[in-house]
Amino acid sequence: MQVQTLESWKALQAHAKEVSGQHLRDLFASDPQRGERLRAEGAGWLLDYSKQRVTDQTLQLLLNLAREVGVEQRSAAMLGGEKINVTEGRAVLHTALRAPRDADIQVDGEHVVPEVHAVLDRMTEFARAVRSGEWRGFTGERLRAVVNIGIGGSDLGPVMAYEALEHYSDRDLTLRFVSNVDGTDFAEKVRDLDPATTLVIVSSKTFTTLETMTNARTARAWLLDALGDDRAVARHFVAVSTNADEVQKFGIDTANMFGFWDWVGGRYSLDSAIGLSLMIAVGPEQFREFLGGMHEMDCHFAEAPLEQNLPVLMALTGIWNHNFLGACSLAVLPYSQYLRSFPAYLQQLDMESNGKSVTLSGERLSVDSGPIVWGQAGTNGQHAFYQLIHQGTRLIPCDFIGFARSLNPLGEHHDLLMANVFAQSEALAFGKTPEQVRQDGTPEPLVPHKTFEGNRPSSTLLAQQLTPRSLGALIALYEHKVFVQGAVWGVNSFDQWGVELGKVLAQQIAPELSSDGQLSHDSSTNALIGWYRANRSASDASS
Ligand SMILES: O=P(O)(O)OC[C@H]1O[C@H](O)[C@H](O)[C@@H](O)[C@@H]1O
Repeated sequence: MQVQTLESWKALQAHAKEVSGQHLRDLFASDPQRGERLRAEGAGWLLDYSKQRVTDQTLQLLLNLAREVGVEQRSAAMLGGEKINVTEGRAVLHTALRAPRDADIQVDGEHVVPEVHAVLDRMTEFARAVRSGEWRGFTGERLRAVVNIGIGGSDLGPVMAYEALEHYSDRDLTLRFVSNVDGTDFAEKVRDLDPATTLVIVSSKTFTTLETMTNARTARAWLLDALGDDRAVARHFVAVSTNADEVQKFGIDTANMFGFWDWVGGRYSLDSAIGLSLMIAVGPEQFREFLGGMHEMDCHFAEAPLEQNLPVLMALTGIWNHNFLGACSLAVLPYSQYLRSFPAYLQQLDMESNGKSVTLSGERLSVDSGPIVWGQAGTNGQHAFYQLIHQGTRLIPCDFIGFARSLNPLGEHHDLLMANVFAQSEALAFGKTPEQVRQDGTPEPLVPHKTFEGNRPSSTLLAQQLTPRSLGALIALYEHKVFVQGAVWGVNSFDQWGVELGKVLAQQIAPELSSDGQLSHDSSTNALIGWYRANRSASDASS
């Protein structure tokens, strides 16, 4: 079933034509309460969507669409453990990872919550032992550094959340995240670390990912080189994975493995044992607060009426922007230095989930699906790419994220930071008319250059402070937003076949680089490999 055949979709298309000339200036002028009306709250977050280009009728039609595609039934199916990841025959239950101990969630008749809490309890015990110094390295020294080796979902979440919650972390511990197969990543991240005081967490759902296994082998060699005894591995290496066989083959005792399950997607796994590095950094209590924030947002998503439901409102205003106003990207702009990696984390969450062009039943999708997600922490982005958002030819919807209170209150800094959040969304929405520009005494030839069209949509998300709880709720908010959009487009948001082909080809090409055998690729690929073969061993690195 294609979404564009639905009555509610057709009604939105007709409506989009009717309102195409309307400007946010007029919407605000005709409704003085708009800024107070078009907002919703949930799990400690306030969403202001009044600067989206929607009228009450637009919202009504979007809600009709959500109802017609059965968003509520689809979310009940997900939360209830149905195998909604149909192409892999899996349930999608990241919400079970933050469910309270007494929650009853089953997959194939198995209660999953007790298993979740059993792993959380083991993680807690281990994190406490590392933090207290009870767990020591092979030479008896206390561990001072934790290196998480992983990539994609086994890296982006832990890095982002560690940076976000650095304020709450144990400053005596050094955390490093190695992901890239480029040897530079490992070399630079460990150059000032002592193997005798370093814990390595190998994080990989499959435990077969090329980058992670390559880095893990290099890390083991680095450790053994220094400590000279295979028994050191047991004190310095732990694994986080769903694949016990591969963990054992690698040489990590499964007693030092923290498991999770196939119903946790990689990009939804930060709240599983993949969050072990975060738990060690901030401590088990704060980690549970983080899970508590996620759960609070899950409850809001499951229970709040659609018209007050944050993930639903964000998803639907996004659908309006992408499918009816022609926007193809979304800028996510956290005004918090601690959240500097949040846009990168969201790129995987959103683009790997909804970067799809076939429907659940395998038909070619006939409307646009997931947007290009990008962004940077404010205010820095203002001095780099905001020009294009304000005056470029493309429509770029923005999500602004800010907090009432800073964790580092220093003079005026926080007021200045937040003034910029409010100023940017105001400027984007209302712009500056040629008349206003002339009133400033601008010479006529410069008037078009200094005119801001405005009418550029944005949402603003505000919370009291960046805490483990508010971060958890923010992540769950975006997870559910992505889910709702996927449900509207009718795609499977939980597989990622598109990542496979390049991986398979790389495995074929790797041995060809160091041989001189016949190549059978296309002429471009053959020539590129030929160039590399000719140059890879050149003795003068600068030539
Ligand atoms: O955790 P791993 O099994 O090592 O997978 C790491 C990453 O691999 C691939 O890139 C997948 O597309 C990602 O979804 C996944 O997060």
